[in-house]
Amino acid sequence: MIRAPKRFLGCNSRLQFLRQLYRKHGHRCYPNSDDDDDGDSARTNRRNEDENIFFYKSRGQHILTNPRILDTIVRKSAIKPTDTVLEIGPGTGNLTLKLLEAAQKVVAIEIDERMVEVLDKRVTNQGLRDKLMVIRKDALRTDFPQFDIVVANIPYGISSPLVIRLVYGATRFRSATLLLQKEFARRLLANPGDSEFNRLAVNVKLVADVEFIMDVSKRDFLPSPKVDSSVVIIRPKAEVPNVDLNEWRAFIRTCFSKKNKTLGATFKQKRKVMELLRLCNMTGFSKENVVHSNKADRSSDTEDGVECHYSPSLEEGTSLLRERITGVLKTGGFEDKRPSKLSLQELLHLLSLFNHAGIFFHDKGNLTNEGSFAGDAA
Ligand SMILES: C[S@@+](CC[C@H](N)C(=O)[O-])C[C@H]1O[C@@H](n2cnc3c(N)ncnc32)[C@H](O)[C@@H]1O
Repeated sequence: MIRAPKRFLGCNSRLQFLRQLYRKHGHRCYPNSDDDDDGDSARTNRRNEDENIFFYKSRGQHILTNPRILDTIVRKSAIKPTDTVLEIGPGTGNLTLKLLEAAQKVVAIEIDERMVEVLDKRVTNQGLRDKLMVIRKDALRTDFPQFDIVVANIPYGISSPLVIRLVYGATRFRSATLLLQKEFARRLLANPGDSEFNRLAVNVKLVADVEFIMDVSKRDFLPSPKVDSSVVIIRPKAEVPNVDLNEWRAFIRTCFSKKNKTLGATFKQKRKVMELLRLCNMTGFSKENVVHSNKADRSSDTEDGVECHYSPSLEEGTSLLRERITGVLKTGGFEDKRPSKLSLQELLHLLSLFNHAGIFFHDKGNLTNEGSFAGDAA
Protein backbone atom coordinates (compact mmCIF):
# COMPACT_ATOMS: atom_id res chain seq x y z
CA MET A 1 0.00 0.00 0.00
CA ILE A 2 1.43 3.34 -1.02
CA ARG A 3 0.77 6.33 1.15
CA ALA A 4 0.13 9.44 -0.87
CA PRO A 5 2.87 11.95 -0.25
CA LYS A 6 1.67 15.44 0.50
CA ARG A 7 2.31 16.66 -3.01
CA PHE A 8 -0.29 14.21 -4.33
CA LEU A 9 -2.92 15.00 -1.81
CA GLY A 10 -4.70 17.20 -4.32
CA CYS A 11 -5.93 14.00 -6.03
CA ASN A 12 -9.57 13.14 -5.59
CA SER A 13 -9.04 9.42 -5.21
CA ARG A 14 -6.36 6.87 -4.58
CA LEU A 15 -6.80 5.68 -8.17
CA GLN A 16 -6.16 9.16 -9.47
CA PHE A 17 -3.13 9.35 -7.22
CA LEU A 18 -1.79 6.04 -8.53
CA ARG A 19 -2.38 7.08 -12.12
CA GLN A 20 -0.51 10.28 -11.50
CA LEU A 21 2.27 8.36 -9.81
CA TYR A 22 2.50 5.94 -12.72
CA ARG A 23 2.63 8.75 -15.25
CA LYS A 24 5.37 10.42 -13.29
CA HIS A 25 7.54 7.46 -12.35
CA GLY A 26 6.66 4.32 -14.25
CA HIS A 27 5.41 0.95 -13.03
CA ARG A 28 5.33 -0.59 -9.62
CA CYS A 29 5.61 -4.33 -9.78
CA TYR A 30 6.93 -7.58 -8.40
CA PRO A 31 10.63 -7.59 -9.03
CA ASN A 32 11.38 -11.27 -8.56
CA SER A 33 10.96 -14.22 -10.83
CA ASP A 34 8.33 -16.79 -9.98
CA ASP A 35 10.63 -19.55 -8.85
CA ASP A 36 13.39 -17.75 -7.04
CA ASP A 37 15.42 -20.46 -5.50
CA ASP A 38 17.43 -18.41 -3.08
CA GLY A 39 15.07 -19.25 -0.30
CA ASP A 40 13.81 -16.83 2.28
CA SER A 41 15.81 -13.91 1.08
CA ALA A 42 13.92 -13.77 -2.19
CA ARG A 43 10.54 -14.02 -0.54
CA THR A 44 11.40 -11.44 2.08
CA ASN A 45 12.77 -9.22 -0.55
CA ARG A 46 9.73 -9.70 -2.68
CA ARG A 47 7.47 -8.61 0.07
CA ASN A 48 9.55 -5.58 0.94
CA GLU A 49 10.46 -4.45 -2.51
CA ASP A 50 6.99 -5.05 -3.81
CA GLU A 51 6.01 -2.13 -1.64
CA ASN A 52 8.80 0.13 -2.71
CA ILE A 53 10.23 -0.31 -6.13
CA PHE A 54 9.18 1.49 -9.26
CA PHE A 55 10.39 0.64 -12.71
CA TYR A 56 11.34 3.43 -15.04
CA LYS A 57 10.50 2.98 -18.67
CA SER A 58 13.13 5.55 -19.55
CA ARG A 59 15.77 3.18 -18.19
CA GLY A 60 14.33 0.14 -19.91
CA GLN A 61 13.44 -1.44 -16.59
CA HIS A 62 11.50 -4.49 -17.69
CA ILE A 63 12.26 -7.35 -15.38
CA LEU A 64 12.38 -10.82 -16.88
CA THR A 65 10.26 -12.98 -14.63
CA ASN A 66 9.78 -16.23 -16.53
CA PRO A 67 12.08 -18.80 -14.87
CA ARG A 68 12.03 -21.05 -17.93
CA ILE A 69 13.45 -18.27 -20.09
CA LEU A 70 16.02 -17.34 -17.46
CA ASP A 71 17.18 -20.95 -17.27
CA THR A 72 17.37 -21.28 -21.04
CA ILE A 73 19.45 -18.11 -21.30
CA VAL A 74 21.92 -19.45 -18.74
CA ARG A 75 22.02 -22.94 -20.28
CA LYS A 76 22.50 -21.68 -23.85
CA SER A 77 25.29 -19.39 -22.70
CA ALA A 78 27.39 -22.46 -21.84
CA ILE A 79 29.05 -20.74 -18.90
CA LYS A 80 32.15 -22.49 -17.60
CA PRO A 81 32.81 -22.65 -13.86
CA THR A 82 35.99 -20.66 -14.50
CA ASP A 83 34.24 -17.85 -16.40
CA THR A 84 33.87 -14.20 -15.51
CA VAL A 85 30.47 -13.11 -16.76
CA LEU A 86 29.69 -9.50 -17.60
CA GLU A 87 26.05 -8.57 -17.00
CA ILE A 88 24.82 -5.18 -18.16
CA GLY A 89 21.79 -4.01 -16.21
CA PRO A 90 21.26 -6.69 -13.55
CA GLY A 91 18.14 -4.91 -12.31
CA THR A 92 16.68 -6.71 -9.32
CA GLY A 93 18.92 -9.71 -9.94
CA ASN A 94 16.71 -12.45 -11.38
CA LEU A 95 19.34 -13.34 -13.96
CA THR A 96 22.29 -12.42 -11.74
CA LEU A 97 21.38 -15.03 -9.12
CA LYS A 98 21.43 -17.75 -11.76
CA LEU A 99 24.67 -16.48 -13.27
CA LEU A 100 26.32 -16.52 -9.85
CA GLU A 101 25.49 -20.21 -9.53
CA ALA A 102 27.13 -21.02 -12.83
CA ALA A 103 30.19 -18.75 -13.04
CA GLN A 104 33.34 -18.06 -11.11
CA LYS A 105 32.63 -14.35 -11.03
CA VAL A 106 29.89 -11.97 -12.19
CA VAL A 107 30.60 -8.33 -12.95
CA ALA A 108 27.30 -6.46 -13.04
CA ILE A 109 27.09 -2.90 -14.33
CA GLU A 110 23.94 -1.11 -13.18
CA ILE A 111 23.10 2.56 -13.51
CA ASP A 112 20.26 2.65 -10.97
CA GLU A 113 21.30 2.76 -7.33
CA ARG A 114 17.90 1.47 -6.20
CA MET A 115 18.33 -1.69 -8.27
CA VAL A 116 21.76 -2.23 -6.79
CA GLU A 117 20.26 -2.04 -3.32
CA VAL A 118 17.64 -4.67 -4.17
CA LEU A 119 20.25 -6.89 -5.76
CA ASP A 120 22.47 -6.50 -2.73
CA LYS A 121 19.67 -7.61 -0.40
CA ARG A 122 18.87 -10.63 -2.53
CA VAL A 123 22.35 -12.10 -2.64
CA THR A 124 22.47 -13.34 0.95
CA ASN A 125 24.65 -16.39 0.46
CA GLN A 126 28.22 -15.35 1.31
CA GLY A 127 29.68 -17.70 -1.29
CA LEU A 128 27.65 -16.00 -4.01
CA ARG A 129 28.32 -12.51 -2.63
CA ASP A 130 32.06 -13.15 -2.94
CA LYS A 131 31.61 -13.87 -6.62
CA LEU A 132 29.69 -10.67 -7.37
CA MET A 133 31.21 -7.35 -8.31
CA VAL A 134 28.78 -4.52 -8.94
CA ILE A 135 29.79 -1.42 -10.86
CA ARG A 136 27.35 1.43 -10.24
CA LYS A 137 27.76 3.25 -13.52
CA ASP A 138 26.36 3.86 -16.95
CA ALA A 139 27.56 0.89 -19.00
CA LEU A 140 28.21 3.14 -21.97
CA ARG A 141 30.49 5.40 -19.98
CA THR A 142 32.61 2.95 -18.12
CA ASP A 143 35.51 0.77 -19.17
CA PHE A 144 34.62 -2.89 -19.06
CA PRO A 145 36.85 -5.04 -16.90
CA GLN A 146 38.16 -8.34 -18.30
CA PHE A 147 35.41 -10.88 -18.90
CA ASP A 148 34.94 -14.17 -20.71
CA ILE A 149 31.33 -13.88 -21.74
CA VAL A 150 28.41 -11.48 -21.56
CA VAL A 151 24.94 -12.59 -20.48
CA ALA A 152 22.39 -9.82 -20.14
CA ASN A 153 18.85 -8.61 -20.52
CA ILE A 154 19.96 -5.17 -21.60
CA PRO A 155 17.98 -1.93 -21.61
CA TYR A 156 16.80 -1.69 -25.20
CA GLY A 157 17.60 2.00 -25.45
CA ILE A 158 21.34 1.31 -25.45
CA SER A 159 21.36 -1.81 -27.64
CA SER A 160 23.13 -0.34 -30.67
CA PRO A 161 26.05 1.40 -29.00
CA LEU A 162 26.45 -1.45 -26.56
CA VAL A 163 26.61 -4.19 -29.19
CA ILE A 164 29.06 -2.17 -31.27
CA ARG A 165 31.14 -1.43 -28.20
CA LEU A 166 31.30 -5.11 -27.34
CA VAL A 167 32.20 -6.44 -30.76
CA TYR A 168 34.65 -3.66 -31.62
CA GLY A 169 36.00 -3.31 -28.08
CA ALA A 170 39.44 -4.24 -26.88
CA THR A 171 38.38 -7.21 -24.72
CA ARG A 172 38.45 -10.58 -26.40
CA PHE A 173 35.47 -12.61 -25.25
CA ARG A 174 33.85 -15.89 -26.18
CA SER A 175 30.24 -14.92 -26.61
CA ALA A 176 27.51 -12.46 -25.68
CA THR A 177 24.04 -13.83 -24.94
CA LEU A 178 21.72 -10.86 -25.20
CA LEU A 179 18.01 -10.39 -24.73
CA LEU A 180 17.09 -7.71 -27.23
CA GLN A 181 14.06 -6.07 -28.73
CA LYS A 182 12.82 -8.47 -31.40
CA GLU A 183 13.18 -6.02 -34.29
CA PHE A 184 16.69 -5.17 -33.23
CA ALA A 185 17.61 -8.86 -33.03
CA ARG A 186 16.16 -9.38 -36.53
CA ARG A 187 18.48 -6.66 -37.81
CA LEU A 188 21.50 -8.33 -36.29
CA LEU A 189 20.47 -11.59 -37.92
CA ALA A 190 19.69 -10.04 -41.31
CA ASN A 191 21.60 -10.86 -44.48
CA PRO A 192 22.31 -8.73 -47.55
CA GLY A 193 19.09 -8.22 -49.47
CA ASP A 194 16.86 -8.53 -46.37
CA SER A 195 14.87 -5.39 -45.65
CA GLU A 196 16.35 -5.27 -42.11
CA PHE A 197 19.96 -5.38 -43.33
CA ASN A 198 21.57 -2.13 -42.30
CA ARG A 199 24.78 -0.49 -41.13
CA LEU A 200 24.64 -2.14 -37.73
CA ALA A 201 24.17 -5.59 -39.29
CA VAL A 202 27.06 -5.19 -41.69
CA ASN A 203 29.40 -3.80 -39.04
CA VAL A 204 28.60 -6.66 -36.66
CA LYS A 205 28.81 -9.25 -39.43
CA LEU A 206 32.36 -8.23 -40.26
CA VAL A 207 33.65 -9.23 -36.84
CA ALA A 208 31.10 -11.63 -35.33
CA ASP A 209 28.54 -14.36 -36.00
CA VAL A 210 25.06 -14.03 -34.60
CA GLU A 211 22.85 -17.00 -33.66
CA PHE A 212 19.14 -16.81 -32.98
CA ILE A 213 18.14 -18.59 -29.77
CA MET A 214 14.47 -17.86 -29.10
CA ASP A 215 11.70 -15.32 -29.06
CA VAL A 216 10.45 -14.04 -25.71
CA SER A 217 6.93 -12.73 -25.24
CA LYS A 218 6.31 -9.30 -23.74
CA ARG A 219 4.22 -11.14 -21.14
CA ASP A 220 7.39 -12.63 -19.66
CA PHE A 221 8.41 -9.24 -18.30
CA LEU A 222 7.18 -7.00 -15.53
CA PRO A 223 6.14 -4.44 -16.39
CA SER A 224 5.32 -5.71 -19.90
CA PRO A 225 7.08 -3.73 -22.59
CA LYS A 226 5.18 -2.79 -25.76
CA VAL A 227 7.39 -5.02 -27.90
CA ASP A 228 8.40 -8.65 -28.01
CA SER A 229 12.00 -9.70 -27.50
CA SER A 230 14.49 -12.27 -28.75
CA VAL A 231 17.58 -13.88 -27.38
CA VAL A 232 20.64 -14.05 -29.62
CA ILE A 233 24.22 -15.14 -29.08
CA ILE A 234 26.95 -13.04 -30.65
CA ARG A 235 30.28 -14.80 -31.12
CA PRO A 236 33.33 -12.80 -32.18
CA LYS A 237 34.96 -14.37 -35.26
CA ALA A 238 38.31 -16.07 -34.75
CA GLU A 239 39.57 -14.46 -37.95
CA VAL A 240 38.55 -10.97 -38.94
CA PRO A 241 39.19 -9.77 -42.54
CA ASN A 242 42.38 -7.83 -42.86
CA VAL A 243 40.98 -4.32 -43.01
CA ASP A 244 41.52 -1.14 -41.01
CA LEU A 245 38.40 -1.22 -38.84
CA ASN A 246 38.12 2.55 -38.60
CA GLU A 247 38.42 2.90 -42.35
CA TRP A 248 35.81 0.16 -42.77
CA ARG A 249 33.45 1.83 -40.33
CA ALA A 250 33.74 5.21 -42.03
CA PHE A 251 33.29 3.63 -45.47
CA ILE A 252 30.17 1.76 -44.34
CA ARG A 253 28.78 4.94 -42.82
CA THR A 254 29.13 6.68 -46.18
CA CYS A 255 27.73 3.78 -48.22
CA PHE A 256 24.75 3.18 -45.92
CA SER A 257 23.81 6.82 -45.39
CA LYS A 258 20.99 6.03 -47.82
CA LYS A 259 21.05 2.27 -47.83
CA ASN A 260 18.53 1.85 -50.64
CA LYS A 261 20.10 4.37 -52.99
CA THR A 262 22.53 3.12 -55.60
CA LEU A 263 26.16 3.74 -54.77
CA GLY A 264 26.38 5.87 -57.91
CA ALA A 265 23.69 8.18 -56.54
CA THR A 266 25.16 8.26 -53.03
CA PHE A 267 28.60 9.22 -54.25
CA LYS A 268 27.21 11.85 -56.60
CA GLN A 269 26.03 13.95 -53.66
CA LYS A 270 28.08 17.11 -53.49
CA ARG A 271 28.27 16.96 -49.71
CA LYS A 272 29.75 13.45 -49.79
CA VAL A 273 32.33 14.38 -52.40
CA MET A 274 33.31 17.50 -50.45
CA GLU A 275 33.70 15.42 -47.29
CA LEU A 276 35.95 12.98 -49.10
CA LEU A 277 37.91 15.82 -50.67
CA ARG A 278 38.64 17.20 -47.23
CA LEU A 279 39.95 13.79 -46.18
CA CYS A 280 41.85 13.40 -49.43
CA ASN A 281 43.61 16.69 -48.79
CA MET A 282 44.80 15.24 -45.54
CA THR A 283 45.87 11.90 -46.93
CA GLY A 284 47.74 13.47 -49.86
CA PHE A 285 45.33 12.53 -52.61
CA SER A 286 44.97 16.08 -53.85
CA LYS A 287 48.70 16.72 -53.71
CA GLU A 288 49.64 13.59 -55.59
CA ASN A 289 46.66 13.14 -57.81
CA VAL A 290 44.71 16.29 -58.20
CA VAL A 291 47.60 18.72 -58.35
CA HIS A 292 49.81 16.47 -60.42
CA SER A 293 47.07 15.79 -62.86
CA ASN A 294 47.06 19.51 -63.56
CA LYS A 295 50.80 19.80 -63.55
CA ALA A 296 51.36 19.94 -67.31
CA ASP A 297 49.46 23.07 -67.90
CA ARG A 298 49.34 24.65 -64.46
CA SER A 299 52.86 24.55 -63.00
CA SER A 300 55.14 27.54 -63.22
CA ASP A 301 58.67 28.42 -62.20
CA THR A 302 59.20 30.97 -59.51
CA GLU A 303 62.02 33.44 -59.46
CA ASP A 304 64.18 31.21 -57.28
CA GLY A 305 63.69 28.34 -59.70
CA VAL A 306 61.51 26.17 -57.44
CA GLU A 307 58.56 24.64 -59.20
CA CYS A 308 55.30 25.77 -57.71
CA HIS A 309 52.21 23.74 -58.46
CA TYR A 310 48.96 25.33 -59.10
CA SER A 311 46.53 24.52 -56.32
CA PRO A 312 43.21 23.52 -57.83
CA SER A 313 40.15 25.41 -56.83
CA LEU A 314 37.63 23.68 -54.63
CA GLU A 315 35.42 23.18 -57.62
CA GLU A 316 38.16 21.61 -59.70
CA GLY A 317 39.19 19.39 -56.82
CA THR A 318 35.62 18.27 -56.35
CA SER A 319 35.05 17.44 -59.95
CA LEU A 320 38.36 15.58 -60.25
CA LEU A 321 37.55 13.55 -57.19
CA ARG A 322 34.06 12.84 -58.46
CA GLU A 323 35.57 11.52 -61.69
CA ARG A 324 37.91 9.33 -59.70
CA ILE A 325 35.05 7.97 -57.59
CA THR A 326 32.93 7.24 -60.64
CA GLY A 327 35.91 5.47 -62.19
CA VAL A 328 36.25 3.22 -59.14
CA LEU A 329 32.53 2.42 -59.05
CA LYS A 330 32.49 1.62 -62.77
CA THR A 331 35.62 -0.53 -62.67
CA GLY A 332 34.14 -2.68 -59.94
CA GLY A 333 30.64 -2.72 -61.48
CA PHE A 334 29.23 -1.04 -58.37
CA GLU A 335 27.59 2.08 -59.81
CA ASP A 336 24.07 0.67 -59.96
CA LYS A 337 24.34 -1.54 -56.89
CA ARG A 338 22.69 -0.80 -53.56
CA PRO A 339 24.81 -1.23 -50.44
CA SER A 340 22.09 -3.14 -48.61
CA LYS A 341 22.32 -5.89 -51.22
CA LEU A 342 26.10 -6.29 -51.24
CA SER A 343 27.89 -9.12 -49.46
CA LEU A 344 30.73 -8.47 -47.03
CA GLN A 345 33.21 -9.63 -49.67
CA GLU A 346 31.81 -7.18 -52.23
CA LEU A 347 31.93 -4.29 -49.76
CA LEU A 348 35.50 -5.18 -48.76
CA HIS A 349 36.44 -5.32 -52.44
CA LEU A 350 34.92 -1.91 -53.11
CA LEU A 351 36.75 -0.40 -50.16
CA SER A 352 40.05 -1.79 -51.40
CA LEU A 353 39.38 -0.33 -54.86
CA PHE A 354 38.76 3.10 -53.31
CA ASN A 355 41.87 2.90 -51.15
CA HIS A 356 44.00 1.84 -54.14
CA ALA A 357 42.71 4.88 -55.96
CA GLY A 358 43.93 7.03 -53.04
CA ILE A 359 40.43 7.61 -51.68
CA PHE A 360 40.07 7.14 -47.93
CA PHE A 361 37.08 7.53 -45.64
CA HIS A 362 38.46 7.72 -42.16
CA ASP A 363 39.64 10.96 -40.67
CA LYS A 364 42.85 9.71 -39.09
CA GLY A 365 43.05 12.79 -36.94
CA ASN A 366 39.78 11.80 -35.34
CA LEU A 367 41.22 9.00 -33.34
CA THR A 368 39.66 5.66 -32.83
CA ASN A 369 38.39 4.05 -29.78
CA GLU A 370 35.54 1.72 -29.10
CA GLY A 371 33.40 4.58 -27.78
CA SER A 372 33.65 6.36 -31.09
CA PHE A 373 31.64 3.54 -32.63
CA ALA A 374 28.56 4.69 -30.79
CA GLY A 375 27.37 6.88 -33.63
CA ASP A 376 27.82 4.01 -36.04
CA ALA A 377 25.30 1.73 -34.72
CA ALA A 378 22.11 2.67 -36.46
C1 LIG B 1 15.69 -4.70 -18.98
S1 LIG B 1 16.23 -4.37 -17.33
C2 LIG B 1 16.95 -5.90 -16.97
C3 LIG B 1 16.86 -6.30 -15.56
C4 LIG B 1 17.33 -7.72 -15.25
N1 LIG B 1 18.59 -8.02 -15.88
C5 LIG B 1 16.31 -8.74 -15.64
O1 LIG B 1 16.56 -9.49 -16.56
O2 LIG B 1 15.26 -8.82 -15.05
C6 LIG B 1 17.59 -3.29 -17.68
C7 LIG B 1 18.42 -2.84 -16.49
O3 LIG B 1 19.48 -2.03 -17.00
C8 LIG B 1 19.64 -0.87 -16.20
N2 LIG B 1 20.20 0.18 -17.06
C9 LIG B 1 19.57 1.04 -17.88
N3 LIG B 1 20.43 1.82 -18.54
C10 LIG B 1 21.67 1.42 -18.14
C11 LIG B 1 22.98 1.85 -18.47
N4 LIG B 1 23.18 2.82 -19.36
N5 LIG B 1 24.01 1.24 -17.85
C12 LIG B 1 23.81 0.24 -16.95
N6 LIG B 1 22.59 -0.20 -16.60
C13 LIG B 1 21.53 0.37 -17.19
C14 LIG B 1 18.25 -0.55 -15.69
O4 LIG B 1 18.30 0.21 -14.52
C15 LIG B 1 17.69 -1.95 -15.49
O5 LIG B 1 17.96 -2.41 -14.20
